[in-house]
Amino acid sequence: MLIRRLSNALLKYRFSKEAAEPQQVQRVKAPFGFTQVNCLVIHPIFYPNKGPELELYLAEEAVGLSKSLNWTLEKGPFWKEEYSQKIRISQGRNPLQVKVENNEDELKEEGWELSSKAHLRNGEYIYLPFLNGTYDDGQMLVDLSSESDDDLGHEWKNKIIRNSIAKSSLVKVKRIHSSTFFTKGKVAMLGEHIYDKKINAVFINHELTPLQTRNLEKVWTQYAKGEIATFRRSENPDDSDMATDAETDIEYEDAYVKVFDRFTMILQIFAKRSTQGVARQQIELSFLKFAKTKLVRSGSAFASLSSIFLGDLMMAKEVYLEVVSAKQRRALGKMSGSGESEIQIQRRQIDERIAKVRRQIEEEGLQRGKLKQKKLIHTVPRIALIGYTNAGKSQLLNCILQKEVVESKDLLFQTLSTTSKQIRLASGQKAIMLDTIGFITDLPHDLVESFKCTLEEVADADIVLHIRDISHPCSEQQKQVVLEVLQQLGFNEEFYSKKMIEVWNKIDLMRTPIDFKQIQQETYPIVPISALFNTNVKQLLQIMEDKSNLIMNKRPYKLRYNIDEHQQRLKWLFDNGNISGIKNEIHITPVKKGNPTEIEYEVILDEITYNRYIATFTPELRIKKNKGMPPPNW
Ligand SMILES: Nc1nc2c(ncn2[C@@H]2O[C@H](COP(=O)(O)OP(=O)(O)OP(=O)(O)O)[C@@H](O)[C@H]2O)c(=O)[nH]1
Ligand SMILES: [Mg+2]
Repeated sequence: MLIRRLSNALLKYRFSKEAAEPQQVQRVKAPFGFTQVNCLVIHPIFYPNKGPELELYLAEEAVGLSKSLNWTLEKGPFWKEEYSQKIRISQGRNPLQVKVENNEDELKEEGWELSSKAHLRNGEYIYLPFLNGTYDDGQMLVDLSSESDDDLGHEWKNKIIRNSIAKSSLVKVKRIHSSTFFTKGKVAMLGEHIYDKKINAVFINHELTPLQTRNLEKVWTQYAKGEIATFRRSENPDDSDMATDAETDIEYEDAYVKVFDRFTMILQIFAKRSTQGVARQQIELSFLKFAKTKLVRSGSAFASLSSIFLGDLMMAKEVYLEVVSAKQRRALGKMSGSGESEIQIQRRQIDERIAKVRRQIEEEGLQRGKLKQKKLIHTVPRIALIGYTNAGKSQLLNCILQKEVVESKDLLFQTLSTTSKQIRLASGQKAIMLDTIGFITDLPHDLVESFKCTLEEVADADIVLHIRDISHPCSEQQKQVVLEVLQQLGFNEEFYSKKMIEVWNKIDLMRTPIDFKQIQQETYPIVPISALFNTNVKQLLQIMEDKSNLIMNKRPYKLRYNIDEHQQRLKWLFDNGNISGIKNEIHITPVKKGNPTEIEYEVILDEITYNRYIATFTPELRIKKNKGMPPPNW
């Protein structure tokens, strides 16, 4: 059963790429004449740097950002043969084995390959979904001479590949060149690599000025088209197999290299992945503002702006359609203002759109304000999950709910808008849990705004769970990033010490034991868990409950009533969601024979719920309390 599910999941993964592409968006011819983005990641290292280990992890994170757009990753300029060797060996040692009971022909139709020496056991075949190689007595035999690491980009889960791509992408930068970021020699070296590997997107993990971006795009596009003949190529014009490629599968005239910096990359992820609500509008706003600066500063505005939205590079829904729709508008006869130049039309369109989005955001802000007023008086605790991207927030929510309600994936920025779900704490008390967008190092300033509104809900939460991937080597740095962003958003120390519970997630991956001394030192609770294996999650629910009871002023009440009303009252208490613990059930023996048995319960309630409970079941008690006076609105 498990195997079958696994194989189905793998099948799904394999074919999900085609299915995931939105159909309705008009496609523009993409660079190199195909829609696939072949991305080169470059992580520049400056002097003094942050230390080799941290720099490498930042590079891995950069690789992760490209991966979260489902781009194909290309080896960096400093790729070494030993990396390829390691990858092949690692694949050989850990072959991806899937045993399936499905119909063989069906599987073949779906593109699965039956290995030539498939191991036969109880009529089951072993299929090799991604790897080249054969099985012999259950052992994977890998042909070490073959180039099996071509498709690196899709093997994101393999840590060795991830790490190798990151290592090959580290580029030392002694000083930043004002117009091209890199020095002439580096630009040429990378240009050569771009030509060799047919790269059409370069992500430089740093902020670039619009001028630097434009110049790099220009010069690397020339390299990609083969217009700049490099030393090596002009020396050996015949022995390069690139020449055949040029004639066959690549239209070099169409070659276009797009350069992304950290800002545009994160913006691109946000634009592509966030689909709803204010978060999407905020992102659209950042996007439009950015598009406008491009437009103003660039002389050849239309070309450079449209290049941002090229085909798959920018499936940014309305943003995409609105901005590139100048020609469509003309076609529809909606062109106005004679004498308006292309750039003026673009600018006006962007301005109009900015005004519209701003209005929508304001309106929603007002709505939220009203809702907030309502939320101020609430009896169900609100718990927000925050933390660095990929820390396991969504996984924890799924684990508590015991089903997959939010997607949890090994991708950066998987969750982009706040989701709230109802959960039950340790005693059965209801609570609302909010899953939020992940944090990241050097979040571009403009995007902090988008964050602000998505995280507004955090400010209203009674408890904030800071989920940390404690197994991550840069866990401490990630924590600092979270704290800094919180500070930028206006959350102070008091907020931290009053509402915070720190959750050390992924303890199953820890190589060193947990430092319990550190746990005891802090002023807020620290709870080590594994959301994947459901370790210690129950205890976490208890700690959340204790803290929320304290914050929400809940206290124990003794309720005594006839046993025949038991079901009705208990149901009410559960339905109203605010009961936190029923203790000490005592059956009181009848005083006289024939009397109904009474029952006494200890429940922990907030005052509002207690008053409602009294009003529902014993209204006479309330009248007594008011001493027979009519209510104020009589
Ligand atoms: N080994 C291990 N993996 C975990 C654990 N918790 C989460 N993961 C994995 O970590 C990856 C990221 O988990 P998510 O829940 O998507 O992380 P997130 O914090 O919601 O990430 P964003 O939505 O991108 O901010 C997934 O592949 C999870 O399966 C854990 O306790 N142990
Ligand atoms: Mg998530």
